[in-house]
Amino acid sequence: MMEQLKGKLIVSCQALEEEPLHGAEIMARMAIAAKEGGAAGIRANGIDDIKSIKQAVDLPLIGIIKREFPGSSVYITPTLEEVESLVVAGVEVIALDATNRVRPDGSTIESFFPILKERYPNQRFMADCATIEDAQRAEKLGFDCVAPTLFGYTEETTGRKLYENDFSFLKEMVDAVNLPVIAEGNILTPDHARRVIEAGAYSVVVGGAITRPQQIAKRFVDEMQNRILT
Ligand SMILES: CC(=O)N[C@H](C=O)[C@@H](O)[C@H](O)[C@H](O)COP(=O)(O)O
Repeated sequence: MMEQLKGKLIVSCQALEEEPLHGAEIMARMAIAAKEGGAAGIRANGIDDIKSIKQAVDLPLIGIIKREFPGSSVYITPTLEEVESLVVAGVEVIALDATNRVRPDGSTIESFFPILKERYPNQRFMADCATIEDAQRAEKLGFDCVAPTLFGYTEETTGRKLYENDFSFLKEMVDAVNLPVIAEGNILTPDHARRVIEAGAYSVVVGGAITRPQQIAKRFVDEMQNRILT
């Protein structure tokens, strides 16, 4: 399955409840559009969206469940309950927060992940990381692939963007582990996608730049505003 994704585009089809395109049917259509465009895989959030996307396309799925709990900033597949639902839904890869932050149940990835490996030895897991140490820890723990998904989204990395300094953080990650590194987060253009593959990424996940039109519109508006100001 991982072979199928090598060098390829994975499109993240996600819209949270407060977003204009929220809805399982809409996400399924996004997935069909992504497939028509040549995507080799889909990343999706939540059981409703995942079920609907699975009916619409036959591409491998990276599944997550975003869920917020008071007292923890871990929200991408934070507890066993979300992992169990994703296993039942039958996604090819389950992605989860693999930072060293304390999870809602008080565990850390070091105590949490071995439980998953024992319960679901045949399930593939992707580590959503914010630092190089996260990726190295994930490799030791037995994840199947790592990604800089949370780079820029933790207290420690806030304000950082994957594309800064010619993707230097991603390159560092590629050098630091022997696992496939999936480039994810702020890949905004086809040129970015090509460059991260050239930098050694195994495959590329693109979300908002394809499936969140409000972000795309805003980039146009901001650029036009800059032009007026300068
Ligand atoms: C940080 C976080 O919660 N990331 C989420 C993870 O699934 C999604 O909201 C992103 O859309 C996804 O990672 C793809 O990234 P981008 O949309 O930038 O291409």
